[in-house]
Amino acid sequence: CSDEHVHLPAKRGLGSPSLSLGLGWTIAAPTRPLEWGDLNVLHTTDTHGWLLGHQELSPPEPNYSGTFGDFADFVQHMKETALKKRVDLLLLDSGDIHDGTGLSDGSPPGTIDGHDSNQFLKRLPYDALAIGNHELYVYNNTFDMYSDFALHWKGRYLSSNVNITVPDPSDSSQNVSVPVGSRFAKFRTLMGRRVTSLGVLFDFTGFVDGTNVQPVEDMVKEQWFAEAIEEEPDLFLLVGHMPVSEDNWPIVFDAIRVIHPTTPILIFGGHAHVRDCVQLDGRSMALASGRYMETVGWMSVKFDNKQSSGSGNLTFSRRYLDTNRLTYEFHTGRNNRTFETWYGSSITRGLEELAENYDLSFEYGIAPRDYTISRDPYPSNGSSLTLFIEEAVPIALAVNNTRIAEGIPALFLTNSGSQRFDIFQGSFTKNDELTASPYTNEFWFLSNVSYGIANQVLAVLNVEGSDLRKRGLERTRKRMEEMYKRGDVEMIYNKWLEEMYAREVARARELELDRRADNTTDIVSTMGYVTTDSCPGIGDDTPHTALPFFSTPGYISSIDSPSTAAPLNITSDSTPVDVVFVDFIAEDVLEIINDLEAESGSGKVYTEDDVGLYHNLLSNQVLGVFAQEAWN
Ligand SMILES: O=c1ccn([C@@H]2O[C@H](COP(=O)(O)O)[C@@H](O)[C@H]2O)c(=O)[nH]1
Repeated sequence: CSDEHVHLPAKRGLGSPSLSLGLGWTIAAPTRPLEWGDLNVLHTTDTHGWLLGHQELSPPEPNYSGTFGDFADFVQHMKETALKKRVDLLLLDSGDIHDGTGLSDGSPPGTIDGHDSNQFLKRLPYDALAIGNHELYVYNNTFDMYSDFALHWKGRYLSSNVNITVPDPSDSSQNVSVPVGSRFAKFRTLMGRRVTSLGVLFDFTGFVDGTNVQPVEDMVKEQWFAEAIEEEPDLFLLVGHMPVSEDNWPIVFDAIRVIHPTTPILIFGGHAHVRDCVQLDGRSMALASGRYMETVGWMSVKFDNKQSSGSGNLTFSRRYLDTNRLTYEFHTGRNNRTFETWYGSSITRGLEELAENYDLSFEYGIAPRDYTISRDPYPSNGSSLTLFIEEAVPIALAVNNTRIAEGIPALFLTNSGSQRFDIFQGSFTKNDELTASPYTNEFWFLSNVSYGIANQVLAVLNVEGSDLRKRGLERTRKRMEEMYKRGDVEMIYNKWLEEMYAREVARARELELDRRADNTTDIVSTMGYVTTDSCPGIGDDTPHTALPFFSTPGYISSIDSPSTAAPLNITSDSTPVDVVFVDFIAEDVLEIINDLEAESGSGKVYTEDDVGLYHNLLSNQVLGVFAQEAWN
């Protein structure tokens, strides 16, 4: 069993190591052993480059402070345990390994993002992996998955409904569309179980030219699909980048169930960044294992008759593990001295070297405080969304900007989903810049938009105001659907956080009443995720108190901001302004401005030709330039 030490998450090659333990911070250890079955699975998803662990001291970051090297050692030790128990232990990943930290996004210009960090995933014994939407935003990244990553996995990198167009090897003057990885895989586990595995991506429509995602509904009608599932295995293993609730897993599940009514089906999803579990029937379980290497998912199943041939309910268990050394040591029965091996530490060292090569600890300035996406209200001094759109964008885009120099007022707009992680007090490094804002979006603009029109765009985007709501509902519903298909799941993650916080507040009220009645003191636990899902029993491996949550709008603007660095100088609704937005939301902004112009009777119609490049800074460079200007 684990000893009671804590592991200080020093900024490993990513920033200042001068953090001390004297802040009353601690990690809580799990208290319940895992329930092993005949077949067991460790699951990662949406890792987004978080391979050196979460290294900040502000709660709940220490919960997730284990490195990918620590995880590798954990997997290794767990595999040994499985062998001793003569049971199977599989390791799976559900995709989105790009976009999220300096390790995945900080490679030098001209190189391929994620290529180097992917090499570390290759060092783990994954049994199957699936492609995510973040592998499909940049063609060169997808090509790298096809030509390098997929090859390593020898048929186990799954892209059942995702293709890439490449030169035809037999005739280079022609192109062919081929799966990025494999459509399916059939293999035997160490204990001899026959597995048929698929890797399905949700109906993503935001894929880059040269790649393609087939809707799930069409995929299950394909001849190859029918042939792949025809023969009955001992279990179906569906690994995919698709939420396990309210998405299309039932389509795949039902297509299999028609042919195989009782064969066990294990589903491992992702994309929504939440911890979630659903059972579609008594012989299946679907698990989603969070995001950013904060969670490792665990599922186990006991088969009837030691094989799959029965028809009653199977015994499943699931658990969401916090990714820290205490968790890993607890479940492997090791301690600080016996846990780490050469295997894991060489992976961690390699990642640290990569961070050094990319100069990820380069310091832009010193952040004066923590800024969070949802633990502070928006707008507020502690909101990273306020910081980004009201301070950082106006200040960074004012650098070498003739339009600002000429005094042309500008309104800045972005989607709040463009901000992916909190900013912490202290050294603000290149890695921090890329974790907070990893996307390489350009800033585009429309000039000479009258302020009266520009001023309404944000409200329409966010569907605020009863008038707008009435006339815009249908359009908004369509846009939300469209946004979901383009990958937007912030609302699911935020709803999850919101509900867990609401439960926490209700629980605290009850506790307070009990405490007053009994004169007892509360049990204080560390902050973290508190999951309620629809599977039996408690899912979280370590009990926590839920994090504070404040809801945020889907879109944010510098509009009417008292702290905006570029004062608006607006005298009336007819004052012409520049409307500046990230290219990711360009279509929506253009459509809304045209609708508003039409409603105002101005006769103005904007086309794509009216859209210009506002500045040569990309969205992932804004915070660095800002920090150099404001935090030095
Ligand atoms: O260029 C981009 C690409 C994506 N986004 C945001 O990311 C989500 C999708 O990320 P998941 O991890 O798959 O949820 C998308 O909806 C946007 O919010 C972006 O802002 N810019």
